[in-house]
Amino acid sequence: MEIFDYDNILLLPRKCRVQSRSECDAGVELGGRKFRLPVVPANMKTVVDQKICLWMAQNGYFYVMHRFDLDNVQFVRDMHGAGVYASISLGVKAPDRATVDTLAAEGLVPEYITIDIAHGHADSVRDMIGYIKARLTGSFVIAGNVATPEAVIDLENWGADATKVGVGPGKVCITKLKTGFGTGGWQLSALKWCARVATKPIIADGGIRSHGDIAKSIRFGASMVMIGSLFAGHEESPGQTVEVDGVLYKEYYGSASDFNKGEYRHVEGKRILEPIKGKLAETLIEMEQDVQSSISYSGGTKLLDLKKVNYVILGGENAGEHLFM
Ligand SMILES: NC(=O)C1=CN([C@@H]2O[C@H](COP(=O)(O)OP(=O)(O)OC[C@H]3O[C@@H](n4cnc5c(N)ncnc54)[C@H](OP(=O)(O)O)[C@@H]3O)[C@@H](O)[C@H]2O)C=CC1
Ligand SMILES: Nc1nc2c(ncn2[C@@H]2O[C@H](COP(=O)(O)O)[C@@H](O)[C@H]2O)c(=O)[nH]1
Repeated sequence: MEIFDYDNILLLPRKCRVQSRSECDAGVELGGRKFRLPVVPANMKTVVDQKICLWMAQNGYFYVMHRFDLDNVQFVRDMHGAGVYASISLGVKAPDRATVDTLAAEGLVPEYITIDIAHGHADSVRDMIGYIKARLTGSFVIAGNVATPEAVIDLENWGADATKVGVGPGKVCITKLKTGFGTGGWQLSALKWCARVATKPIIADGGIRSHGDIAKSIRFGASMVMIGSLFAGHEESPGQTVEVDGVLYKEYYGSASDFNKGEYRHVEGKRILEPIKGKLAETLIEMEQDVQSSISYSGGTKLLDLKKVNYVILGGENAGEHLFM
């Protein structure tokens, strides 16, 4: 198997078919809705809050709300009250099943539910998918996180409508160091490996460090990418603002860090500072323009045209040109 990651792959251009990059459509369909970009901010406390989620839904973007210190039921009520879709996260424990029960009892059906645990290839996830599907039949269920084709096959067979791939490639992740497991350092080839067996959408989660990595993810089989660090350093980001030597930063911490958990037990995340780089809306516009540009380099007009390009692997024992996937 070829092993590579975002920083040692480059995509090869094909003859341009558009007069302007504005002709290229960066939009993507997921769960029956079309979104402007194949990008979703990570469902983490220092990345999204209710205000950001509402703004994203109102402006044509996909979001997934985090699941920490939050009344998920009230969140769904609020989003539906505002006339937009609701997209929540759940774990696999008794309080998460109670949330499903309350939603079902009130007839509140979130359009999207993401089951989000560290080791998503687990019976607990199988049972939670079944629990949701039996009670909230209209919800589109995303399940993860996983790292192997076997896991993608199982989650799809258990009823997931999409899977989330990525164990340990995140910027505030220390899973690799603490456990010796994961896709940190080879997330892009793990995505390729998983995408070969997937029959439903994959969300590639973690390890995106520049906008060009979005196009690379689509090339290797993602329908969408989940991004934390690139979104954590905005003026509106929910993390605390910290000043160091006159420069303003936002804190960004892992969901499995002691900062999020409130205790030092099974810690697999750390806290870092991200420089504040402006407004979220401006980053999203720049991302859209960059994806449009990527599509034009692919010789296409739409997102999935990115899947047709060849690529080269730079350096290492797998180095070389790849004309076919
Ligand atoms: N994408 C990634 O690489 C990672 C992401 N995270 C994020 O951190 C947040 C918290 O995740 P998580 O701690 O799973 O959520 P939860 O604590 O809500 O649920 C995890 C459940 O699975 C059990 N479990 C069994 N094996 C594991 C394992 N290896 N890691 C974690 N739990 C395990 C836990 O029991 P018990 O606690 O008793 O063991 C618990 O009951 C999530 O948002 C998750 O996405 C965390 C780590 C890696
Ligand atoms: N191993 C851990 N992974 C975590 C933790 N909190 C979040 N995450 C994952 O990281 C991505 C975001 O990655 P980035 O490279 O874009 O910053 C996020 O979506 C989660 O899957 C954690 O504490 N430990």
